[in-house]
Amino acid sequence: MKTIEIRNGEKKIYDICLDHSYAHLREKLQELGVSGRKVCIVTDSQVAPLYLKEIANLCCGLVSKVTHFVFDAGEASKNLAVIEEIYEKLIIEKFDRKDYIIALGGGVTGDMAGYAAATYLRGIDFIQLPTTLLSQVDSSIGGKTGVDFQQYKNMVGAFHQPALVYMNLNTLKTLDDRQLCAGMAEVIKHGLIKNNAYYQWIKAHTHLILERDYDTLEHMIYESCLVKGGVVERDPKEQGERALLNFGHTIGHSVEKLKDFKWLHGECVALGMVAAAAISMHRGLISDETCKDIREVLTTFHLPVQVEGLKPEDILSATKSDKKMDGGRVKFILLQSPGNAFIDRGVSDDEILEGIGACL
Ligand SMILES: NC(=O)c1ccc[n+]([C@@H]2O[C@H](COP(=O)([O-])OP(=O)(O)OC[C@H]3O[C@@H](n4cnc5c(N)ncnc54)[C@H](O)[C@@H]3O)[C@@H](O)[C@H]2O)c1
Ligand SMILES: O=C(O)C(=O)C[C@@H](O)[C@H](O)[C@H](O)COP(=O)(O)O
Ligand SMILES: [Zn+2]
Repeated sequence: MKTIEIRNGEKKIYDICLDHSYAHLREKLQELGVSGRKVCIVTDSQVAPLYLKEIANLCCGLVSKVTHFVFDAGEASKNLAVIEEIYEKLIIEKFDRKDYIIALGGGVTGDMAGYAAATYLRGIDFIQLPTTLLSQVDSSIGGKTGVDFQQYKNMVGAFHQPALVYMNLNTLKTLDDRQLCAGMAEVIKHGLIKNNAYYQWIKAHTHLILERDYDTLEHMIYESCLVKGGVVERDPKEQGERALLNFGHTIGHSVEKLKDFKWLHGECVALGMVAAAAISMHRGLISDETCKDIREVLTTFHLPVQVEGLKPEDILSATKSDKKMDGGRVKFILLQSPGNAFIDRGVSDDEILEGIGACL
């Protein structure tokens, strides 16, 4: 098992554990002090038949009570109505401040279970057991929790750090190719914003990743956890650097809602990265070749670089009603070069339309 510690100065906040099974999970739960407490495993309808029993059995005999809450899989469930149902379950089961929520699943599960944990009784501990590539490399780390509100993406939420992130990489064996590739959008994002050598490594290992060569996937997930973990350790509440993780998300989130959440989050991020790269190119920061290279890498992973059926002005106006507005300006992440991103609050409407134009 490999472990990455997330710290705040001298103090360890939590471990990110990468394992090939759940063999060491029980001892990690014991270390945390879960023994004798209640746990509620929050998971979705697709993950429950695959892994719920294993996690529930593992907790039995250690905790005083294991209960679970299962919701319909998919982004459409990421809302306050489902959060209310989780509160109801916790109240019925008499959960107190020292009891735990376990998020077993992808980013939707982690964001929702984390938000329920952040707000129930003003905050109880939660544990992330991510089972999609996207959640293993990105959403389980850093404590951004929340839900969509009406048509607004992640509009209601809280920063609430997990007590533990523990991933069994073998769970990826049951994940379908479309979901795996959606996770690759965030992986490619990590290379593009922080580490060109890693971006080049991803390009050189495309075939092995797509073939799901286990050692290659393990190395990649570890590298991505280092990038994401490093950023959130330095800037846990997005006061500065953490906003770089939003590369591709400014336009990506707009497309996600305009497409009625029918495109996966990672797919929308891919499109948003194409637009942000195009804006960076028009600024003279990166070359046309680099832009083409980014499109090619995304295409290799079957990610969309073009969208049909949306009007540029609708994407622009959705972008301006997103929470990425900062003092009346859109907060954009641009590329200085591959591996080197920066925050820009001065991107004009014309530039945004030009970026959108690159994906139509
Ligand atoms: N909090 C953050 O920092 C952060 C970061 C990135 C994305 N997100 C959020 O994460 C969400 C996307 O996460 P996601 O892509 O994991 O989606 P998801 O949670 O909907 O999972 C995708 C699908 O895969 C299924 N699934 C999960 N694990 C499986 C497995 N091992 N085998 C078979 N099927 C499995 C799920 O049931 C679901 O149908 C979005 O809501 C996005 O906004 C949050
Ligand atoms: O952890 C972060 O910070 C991120 O921005 C990671 C993103 O991949 C993720 O999609 C996040 O939820 C977007 O944040 P938001 O604040 O724009 O909703
Ligand atoms: Zn994302």
